[in-house]
Amino acid sequence: MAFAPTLTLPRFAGEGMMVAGLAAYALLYASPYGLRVLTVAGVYALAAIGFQIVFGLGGALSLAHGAFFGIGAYVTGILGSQWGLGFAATFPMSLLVPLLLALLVGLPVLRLESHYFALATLGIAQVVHLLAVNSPGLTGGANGLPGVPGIVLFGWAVPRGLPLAVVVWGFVALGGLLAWRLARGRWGRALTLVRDDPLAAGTLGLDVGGLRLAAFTLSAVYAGAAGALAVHTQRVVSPEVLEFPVMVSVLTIAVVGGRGRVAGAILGAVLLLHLPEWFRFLERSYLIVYGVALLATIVLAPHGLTGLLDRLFPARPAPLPKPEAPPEMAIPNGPLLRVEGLTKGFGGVRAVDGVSLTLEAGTITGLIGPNGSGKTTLVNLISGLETPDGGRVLMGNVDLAGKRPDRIARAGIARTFQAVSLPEGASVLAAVAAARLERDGSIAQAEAHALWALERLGAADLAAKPCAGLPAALRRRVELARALARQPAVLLLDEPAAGLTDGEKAELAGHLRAIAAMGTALLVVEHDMGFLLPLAGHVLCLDQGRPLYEGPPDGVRSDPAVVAAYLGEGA
Ligand SMILES: Nc1ncnc2c1ncn2[C@@H]1O[C@H](COP(=O)(O)OP(=O)(O)OP(=O)(O)O)[C@@H](O)[C@H]1O
Repeated sequence: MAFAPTLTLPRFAGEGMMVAGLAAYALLYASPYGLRVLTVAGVYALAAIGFQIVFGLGGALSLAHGAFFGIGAYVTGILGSQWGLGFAATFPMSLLVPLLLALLVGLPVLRLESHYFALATLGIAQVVHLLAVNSPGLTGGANGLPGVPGIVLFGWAVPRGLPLAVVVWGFVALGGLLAWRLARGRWGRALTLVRDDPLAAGTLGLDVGGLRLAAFTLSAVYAGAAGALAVHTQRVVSPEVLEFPVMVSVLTIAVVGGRGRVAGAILGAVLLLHLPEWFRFLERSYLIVYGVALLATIVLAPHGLTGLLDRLFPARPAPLPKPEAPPEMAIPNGPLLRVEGLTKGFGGVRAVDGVSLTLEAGTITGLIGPNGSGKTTLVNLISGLETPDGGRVLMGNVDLAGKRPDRIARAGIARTFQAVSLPEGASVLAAVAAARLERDGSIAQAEAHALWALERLGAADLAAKPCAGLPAALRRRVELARALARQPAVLLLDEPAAGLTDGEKAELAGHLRAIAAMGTALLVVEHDMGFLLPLAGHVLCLDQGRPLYEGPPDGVRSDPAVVAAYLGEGA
């Protein structure tokens, strides 16, 4: 469904209206019961803001979020009602315990693929729930613990009603601001790339595992804080805080409000907590209406309510930065990369079988061979996406074989992919700037450098366009700009000319020669000999993972082994 933009608003106009509306309702209109619902909505908003970090930005469906909420609640409950500790001690502990647990379980579970990760985190939630129910001495078992003290701030015992609502929403504002700043900064951008394309993120120098763990841990801290505030609101803690409905509510709030958006978490929480109240007059059928309202929101606004509002009232586009050349990497002369006896097997298949290769500064090496001969695997081994069984990948005296992709990228190796993958929701400028997130001090600087790379490839006019919907040739150009923005010493290109017209290929060849002239060593995987042979100074042909020919491009077409295995007679 296409929406015609009706009005562009100044930045933060929507957020400002939301805050003003909430404040006016709380101060002027809400009954004591209404204030209680609003307070609980604040608790859920805080939990959902944390969930936006791990799920919305990081793309990891952590079903342990409800467990971290419950743990935060129990820590406050136990320390408050059993040990008699006050808010100043219990609140930090309610943040710290989920943080430590997230660090502990995050390391193993974050390695899992998406649905296994969700299942593993669900398992964590189940275990925590069982422990709470079955440890009556500590947790009060199924009955829970009554007598949790209220919040005391700087000696002021916060009474229920408006003061408690203000304090809880104060925490929401603090947590929301912090999350918003993180989401809009380099860290948030990096995290969204990890969500959208973890493979590319690693090859752009981003520590995928570290970013995921940080997001998981930070989200647990938010959940713990929300759990603590929930218990202070109710003054009792029971296993209900660890049950699945808490998790379902947080997930629904994030999805309905708008995935990854702080404003979405707040809007979603306020709506979701108030909808049942508004529909209560329907008595027994209110749950049906509530369900239908939720379903309608999800179907009609797949990017949530904040996404819908963005489309109806788009923000004014930010002006483009001035292009700026990134600081040049000092690329030495001579051999930049030496591959020695690299080997990789998949089951019985020897995909790469003792391949050696040297890439010299300022040269273009062609890598050819029949389908399945091991070209992409060789590029994957060099760039760290596969771990070699044997052999070395030397840059200077440093052996990069088996190192993580981000470590290899930081050593000066960049690559493109056979199947181009760009973050569809991002602009071209943001997609290219992702290459600089790990190096530059700010997003503005990363974007200035990204614009330089786009300009060098004659694609600066694409900067403001969304990646989604770009034609194949332009997508390849954008991906090349992203690799170029890293100012790599070694650039590995996997079939860069696939799908291009003759004119586009000639243009690409010109760009690749210009990149090599800067001192970069290029390795180009290609099937199109008409494109590659005039471009490359040196060619390696693989067959069944083994080198079949290595030498000047002139000798390729006349080499009987290459003709027999790959090019065929009359090539
Ligand atoms: N992850 C994997 N698991 C199992 N087998 C794999 C994997 N990756 C590659 N292979 C196998 O390794 C061999 C080499 O594949 P590779 O993709 O490197 O060839 P290629 O020369 O790049 O082919 P193409 O020209 O079609 O891109 C093939 O037999 C392939 O099936």
